[in-house]
Amino acid sequence: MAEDMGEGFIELDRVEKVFEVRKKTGFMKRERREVRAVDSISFRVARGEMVGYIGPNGAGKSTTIKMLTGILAPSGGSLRVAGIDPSRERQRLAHRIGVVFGQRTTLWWDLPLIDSYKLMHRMYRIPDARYRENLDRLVELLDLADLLDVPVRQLSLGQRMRGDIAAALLHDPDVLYLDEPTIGLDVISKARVREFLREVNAERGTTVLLTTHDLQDIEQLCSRVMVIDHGRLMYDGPLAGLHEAGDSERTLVVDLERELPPIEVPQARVVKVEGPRQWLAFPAGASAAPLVARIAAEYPLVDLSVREPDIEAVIAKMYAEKATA
Ligand SMILES: Nc1ncnc2c1ncn2[C@@H]1O[C@H](COP(=O)(O)OP(=O)(O)OP(=O)(O)O)[C@@H](O)[C@H]1O
Repeated sequence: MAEDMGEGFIELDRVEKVFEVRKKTGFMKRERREVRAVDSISFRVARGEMVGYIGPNGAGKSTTIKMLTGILAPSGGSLRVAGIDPSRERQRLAHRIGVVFGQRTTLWWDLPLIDSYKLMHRMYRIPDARYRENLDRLVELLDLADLLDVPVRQLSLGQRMRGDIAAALLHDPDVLYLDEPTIGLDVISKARVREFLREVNAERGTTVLLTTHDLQDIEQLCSRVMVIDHGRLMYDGPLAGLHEAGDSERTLVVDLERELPPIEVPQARVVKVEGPRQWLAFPAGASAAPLVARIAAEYPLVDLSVREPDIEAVIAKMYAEKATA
C-alpha cells in the first residue's frame, strides 16, 4: 500500500500556519498583525522512527502537532500522515494516531481509570478481542493493575501519565505524538515511561514524534532530533550533531565551606557566585573528574553536582553563534 511506504510516513512539504491577531493600539483602534507560527517547514519521518521535535517556547511545536492531528488546517503547503490529509479526514486519522499531552489528561477526571478505557473501547470501535488483548498488555507493561479502579483525580502525576499513555495506545495507533510526556515526573517515573516507549517502538514499530524540554528524553529515546525556532526548522539530524552545533557546556555546581573569590581552574570558568556556592561552566565533551579533583585539592569543598546542558541552553548557544558567525 502506498500509504505505508517506509519513506515519509509523516510528510510535511513547505507547511505554513499563519494566525491573525488583533491588537488594541488605542481608543477604538485595532491593529491587525500576522503571526507566522509555522514558516515553510518540510520534513519526512519514516515508519518506526522515533524523532524529537524541540525548540524554545513559542517556536511552533504545538502548532505543528495540532496540524498533524488535524485540529488545525495549514495556511499553506501540504502534509500527510499515513497517507491521510489530517485536517480533511480527521476522523479516519484518529484511528491511526495516539496523542499524549503531558500537561493535560484525556482521561475522565471523576471516573475510575478503567471506565475511561471502556469509553475509548466504544469510541474507537475497537474489536472486543483486540481491546482485551491490548488492555492486558498495557496494564502489565505500565503496571496499572492496582490503579484501574481508582478515580483519575486521585492518581499521582506519574500514575496518571502511565494511564494516559495506555489510553493513547489502546486502539493500536501507528503514530504516537507525545507532548512533554515526562514533565513533572520524578526520576523513577521518567525512567519507567522512557523504557515503556522504547519497548512499544521496538515491538510494534510505532512511529513516535516527541516534544520535550528534557534533553535526557531525547538522548535516551531518539536517534534523530529536529529543532524549530520562530516557525522554522533550524536543525535536523542526530543529537550528537546538535551538541556540536551548539558547542554546549555542562555546569559544575560547587558548594564551598565559606564565601570565597571565584575559583580559578583551567578549562572552566565561573559563571555565577552566590555566597559559598559557585557555578562553573566547562565543555560538555570534557570529563568532570580532573576538574573535581583539582577543586577538591585546592578549595574547601563541601558538596558538588554536575548539571547537563538543557535543550534551551544548547539552542540558545547555537543561535548566539549563528548570529555572530
Ligand atoms: N490560536 C492562536 N492564535 C494566535 N497566535 C497563536 C495561536 N496559537 C499559537 N499562536 C502563536 O504561534 C506561535 C507558536 O506557538 P506554539 O504554541 O506552536 O509554540 P510552542 O513551540 O508549542 O511553544 P511552547 O513550548 O511554549 O508550548 C506563538 O507565537 C504563539 O503565540
